[in-house]
Amino acid sequence: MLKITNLVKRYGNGEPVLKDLDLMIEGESVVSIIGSSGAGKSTLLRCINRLVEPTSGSIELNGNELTKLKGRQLRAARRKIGMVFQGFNLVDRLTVMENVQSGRLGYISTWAAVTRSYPKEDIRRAFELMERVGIAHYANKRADELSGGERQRVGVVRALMQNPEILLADEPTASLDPKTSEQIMELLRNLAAELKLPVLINIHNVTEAKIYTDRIVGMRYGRIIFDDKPDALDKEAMDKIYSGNPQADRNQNMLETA
Ligand SMILES: Nc1ncnc2c1ncn2[C@@H]1O[C@H](COP(=O)(O)OP(=O)(O)OP(=O)(O)O)[C@@H](O)[C@H]1O
Repeated sequence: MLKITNLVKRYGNGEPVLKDLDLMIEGESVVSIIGSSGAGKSTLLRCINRLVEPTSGSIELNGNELTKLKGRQLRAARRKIGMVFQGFNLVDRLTVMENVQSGRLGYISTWAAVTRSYPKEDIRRAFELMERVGIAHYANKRADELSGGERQRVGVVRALMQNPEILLADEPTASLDPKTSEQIMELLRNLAAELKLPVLINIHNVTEAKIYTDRIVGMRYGRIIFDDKPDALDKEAMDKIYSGNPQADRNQNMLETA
């Protein structure tokens, strides 16, 4: 279970971009976060895996308080958080298998990683997952020889190789064509059910959020103002989430208070 309480994030001396935010995700649900550009969606995701340092508040993953961790404990906790990126974040000149195995970094010795002598169990698991997402036949291909959809499948398998307790996806389909994008969303939904994994997806495509996720969280100005089943996301809720432009409004506020 992911339990976020009173989360605040302020970059420098600016106004907080996350304001006392509470969010709880239980079980294997697939949750999407929607909202205008600048609402704080990426910042929220990045606070969870501590790519961004929260200013205050608490983030607990299965009882483990993440915000207090440092050094080795932080690295161990991060391994339990899989992340899928918009731009895939693969190493182009490495093979699919090498990219996938980089999900095991931190679990295996540096020597095994450098010499690419991966443990048998890791190779077995990699093939199992690559088969599952349809890229096993590309195991020895360079990552840059793959299409966008195939590259994102590599990104998903790499994240799953970490044996994560939660999967975060930061606009995982934004670089993909509509059909491929739907395939990746369907894959994430099915994997969540199969692996009993909660998945939190930051997404701009509201139609996909409605079709492929169990719950939609709508953010505006660093606050959650909608949190319900996709069916409840009607025009009124959409207008509330997307009215105005957070960055433009912030600039206007600054002008007015100057
Ligand atoms: N590293 C940073 N330093 C300073 N301000 C930042 C930084 N990262 C994000 N911000 C600001 O924080 C606010 C929220 O940004 P964030 O990227 O979390 O929003 P978002 O909802 O994910 O937007 P988008 O949909 O465009 O990705 C924005 O005003 C942004 O300019």
